[in-house]
Amino acid sequence: MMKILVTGGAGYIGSVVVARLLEQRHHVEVLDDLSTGHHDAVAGEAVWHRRPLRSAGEVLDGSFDAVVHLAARSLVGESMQHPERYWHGNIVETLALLDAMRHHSVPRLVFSSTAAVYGDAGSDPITEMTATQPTNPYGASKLAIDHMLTAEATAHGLGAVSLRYFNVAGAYGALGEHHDPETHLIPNLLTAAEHHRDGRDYAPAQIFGTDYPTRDGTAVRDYIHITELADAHVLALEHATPGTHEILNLGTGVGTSVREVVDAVRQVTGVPIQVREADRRPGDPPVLVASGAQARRLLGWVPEARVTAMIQDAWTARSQHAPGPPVVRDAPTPAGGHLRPGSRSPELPPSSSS
Ligand SMILES: NC(=O)c1ccc[n+]([C@@H]2O[C@H](COP(=O)([O-])OP(=O)(O)OC[C@H]3O[C@@H](n4cnc5c(N)ncnc54)[C@H](O)[C@@H]3O)[C@@H](O)[C@H]2O)c1
Ligand SMILES: O=c1ccn([C@@H]2O[C@H](COP(=O)(O)OP(=O)(O)O[C@H]3O[C@H](CO)[C@H](O)[C@H](O)[C@H]3O)[C@@H](O)[C@H]2O)c(=O)[nH]1
Repeated sequence: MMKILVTGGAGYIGSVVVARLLEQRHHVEVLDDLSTGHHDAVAGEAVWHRRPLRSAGEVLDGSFDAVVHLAARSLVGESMQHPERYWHGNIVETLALLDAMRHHSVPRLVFSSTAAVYGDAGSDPITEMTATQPTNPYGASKLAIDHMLTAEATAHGLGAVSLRYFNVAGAYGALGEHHDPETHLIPNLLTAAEHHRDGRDYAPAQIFGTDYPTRDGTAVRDYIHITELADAHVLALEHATPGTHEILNLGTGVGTSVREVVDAVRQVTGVPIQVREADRRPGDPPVLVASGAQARRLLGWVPEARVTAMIQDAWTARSQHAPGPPVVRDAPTPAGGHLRPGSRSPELPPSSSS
């Protein structure tokens, strides 16, 4: 049993990582400022800290065995328009986390890196040796953190694993993807399907770019199921070794184009959603498909789910309820006081928001 702090544990991926770690009987604490996450997505057994990442030093102490660090800004488009948000929100805040971990001698870190560090890498499967040439500030900020972790491991003995996820999709039970605004392809298509099914007016879903050098002109991504992705974190925690920084791509090796995703959503939902062809979205590479050989070799991690299963699970999750509220600790009240464990923060979003 490990004592683990999960930053960003109220987010889409973090909430599933928390659920899987709790199932493995680990002690889990969540640090999240709820900037994009949902309080109700955090399982009730987790200890809750509503805080910004830069205050991690007030949560960590010498009793923690590890940190799983998912908290970040992560929108390619936003990063093109407001790069400074990514230098501050990702790089500066992570530096504060690393300072706190070093101060309290927390020995292990598993970090959410991204395929976006590779940029336009061509059509071959991307290995960890592929050149990193991010095409947007989001990817650049994550690459900077990967470099920080390498130095931290070498200089100070941290055991770090960077997991470079490709495109995460699907749901774990009722834990699905809910962002506002939502920019990701699959949830946008499912929202269009819901509106079409319910006979509501809706703006057609958009296909960003139909002139890419791909088999049907639309961008190709490697979609991985969120449950399998979460399980890779559990394995990575066990693998983290003091003084080393491992970097692992997490993908299936199967590329799916935007048009193929649209077809799969129509097939799974049975709804003939309308789509509109639009210009490319700035910062988007044409193709991102992983080689998963290194993750298979080091972690024994072999993803099996295909994109239709991810869409089916995400579609099913939309009709289910989120779990109940967790224990609340040190959530500031509007008056600047603190709530007792077990009480509910007045700042929390309504339960329907997750
Ligand atoms: N979704 C994907 O396909 C994908 C792919 C590759 C990498 N990633 C990475 O995985 C991680 C999680 O992504 P997600 O899709 O779950 O995003 P998300 O926005 O749903 O979750 C991020 C969580 O972090 C919290 N957060 C953000 N900044 C914070 C800060 N400064 N202090 C405290 N909390 C903060 C948010 O409130 C949210 O709960 C991110 O680091 C992202 O870059 C995601
Ligand atoms: O409504 C939409 C939304 C997206 N797309 C397209 O669909 C593809 C996938 O886009 P997403 O927004 O779903 O995902 P991204 O590839 O932009 O990014 C995701 O995966 C990356 C890694 O590949 C990053 O890590 C990032 O955090 C995560 O958001 C892109 O070509 C995008 O242009 C559309 O055509 N229409």
